[in-house]
Amino acid sequence: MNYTFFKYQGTGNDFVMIDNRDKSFPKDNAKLVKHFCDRRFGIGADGLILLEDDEASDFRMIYFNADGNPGSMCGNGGRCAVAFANFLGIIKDKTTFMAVDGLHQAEINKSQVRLYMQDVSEIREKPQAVFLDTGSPHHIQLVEGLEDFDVFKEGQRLRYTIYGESGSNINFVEQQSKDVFAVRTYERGVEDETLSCGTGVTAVALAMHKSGKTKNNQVTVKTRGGDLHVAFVNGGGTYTSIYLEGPAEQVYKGQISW
Ligand SMILES: N[C@@H](CCC[C@H](N)C(=O)O)C(=O)O
Repeated sequence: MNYTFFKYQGTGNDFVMIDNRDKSFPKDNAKLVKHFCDRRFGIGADGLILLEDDEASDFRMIYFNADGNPGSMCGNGGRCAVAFANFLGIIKDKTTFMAVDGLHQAEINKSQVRLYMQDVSEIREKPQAVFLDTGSPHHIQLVEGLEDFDVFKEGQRLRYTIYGESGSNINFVEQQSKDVFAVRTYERGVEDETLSCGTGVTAVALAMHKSGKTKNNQVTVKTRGGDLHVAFVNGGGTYTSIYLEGPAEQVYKGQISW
């Protein structure tokens, strides 16, 4: 069987994107998803996204991690799915779409995509870290010397030791100014550092606000793949109107057989 795919990236977090409105993709074939994401034997990506029709919204995004398993919410993937829906002519400049954590609103202006995230009310502050769920689970830890930090080794250790079987994504953060933070993320399901993680960047912004590192409700987060912007409203202990904004671009189109 031949599959037509598109490759997208959002600040270097890259995805195989497939238009599955005809429902022809075998969603339960984890081996195939893993093969498509393989950087040596397949196409190569941090994850695979299917775009499908949805009864209640413009489209449905179905996300798989590079290991072939269904993932939790992917922020950069969501932004890329909006760019793909726009490319396919399904949406114009505004959309509401369905993802694994519920409905999301988004806006697209050229290659910039603003994605609204679910409200966050539970943020656990630990002695050395903060844990929260922005659609995906995130451990946030401040470090010194982020550039030289061993993200793979320490991320893998924390992912398996603290968070058990289900695990967590692990983010290491360094503050650069009052509202600018640099982050590097070890991603669960990719089991490696990625160049950017959208739900992680969102989690960093909320965690830094919650712990008093910034008083601003608009934060720039620098990843190895580029800058993302997060804004939110904070009232009564709940973060609402949270959005993640940055570039999402098509890289190329191809065909692969299986
Ligand atoms: N890269 C993603 C995060 C994807 C989810 C994650 N790997 C998981 O299932 O835990 C993002 O941009 O948010």
